[in-house]
Amino acid sequence: MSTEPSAARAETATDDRPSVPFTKGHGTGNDFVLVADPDGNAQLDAERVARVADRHQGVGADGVIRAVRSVHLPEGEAVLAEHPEAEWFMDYRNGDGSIAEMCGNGVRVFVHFLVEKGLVDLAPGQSLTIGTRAGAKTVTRYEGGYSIDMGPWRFLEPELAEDAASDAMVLTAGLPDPRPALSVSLGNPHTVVPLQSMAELADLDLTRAPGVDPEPPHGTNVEFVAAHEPLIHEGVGRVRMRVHERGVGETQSCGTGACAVAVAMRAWAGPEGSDSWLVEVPGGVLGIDFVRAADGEEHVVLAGPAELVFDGELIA
Ligand SMILES: N[C@@H](CCC[C@H](N)C(=O)O)C(=O)O
Repeated sequence: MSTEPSAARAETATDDRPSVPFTKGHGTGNDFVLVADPDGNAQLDAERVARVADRHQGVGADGVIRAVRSVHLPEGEAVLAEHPEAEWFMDYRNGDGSIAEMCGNGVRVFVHFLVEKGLVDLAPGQSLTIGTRAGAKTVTRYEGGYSIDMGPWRFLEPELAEDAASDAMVLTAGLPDPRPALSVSLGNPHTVVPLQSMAELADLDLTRAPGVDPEPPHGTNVEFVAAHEPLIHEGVGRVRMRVHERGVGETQSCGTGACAVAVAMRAWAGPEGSDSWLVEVPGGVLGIDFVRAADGEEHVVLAGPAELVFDGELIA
């Protein structure tokens, strides 16, 4: 019989994988663990990501971002074929370890990380193109933040959304009745639900994923939005949102979600809608603009801050 105390015999979470330096950062409270992996050697699989992102037994984060040269992964090679300048790729995973196509706050924090770690030179006013699973994105640095050309948006169900009304119902989240919603893709899926008041927004229960019917095939991020009065002030639309993110839960902010909210609110507002929006999230404010791009299509531009808060080393 073993004489070791049972606590000493208990399985620990450590393994023999090499330790990995990391940086913690956030964009309007949407927080990430960032790892520089220029040559594509880091072992950051779904299980390790979920462990690192755990807020009780890990570092804690909404997502984990690996900064890898595009040549080292097939999705990066696909981006390089059309954008040879996209040297760096944002390999993004949600806190549960699942892969997401895109993360708007993540892109800003990722580029800030590349700049601060000396991996790229980017002065205010200059732009950098990076690779993501939703294609190449061009990011411009300004004093106090970064703006991202997110490219064109689209309705997830164009036929259903033709009259810009709704294409789904959202249930639960503490709401007394099912609410109509509109689903929008920014590379990743979003379902936007308009609410009647700021009080209704504040009272939501987002401790569990809201039910969406019909559920988009790969799941969805759900944004609840309430309008300021008046909605448009000096040409700018002003709303407040809360979000339940796919693969995470409620977060303090979601950049692609804020873009989806601007798309839906402008559609619902009709001719009175604006091409400029300020979206308040629990962790700050994001700016969204619709612009006609050189390719002749309408693009969404997301702007906001990015901060790095500490460095550490993953030992498990
Ligand atoms: N917070 C991000 C979005 C992250 C991905 C999302 N959870 C998904 O699964 O699509 C943002 O700022 O856009």
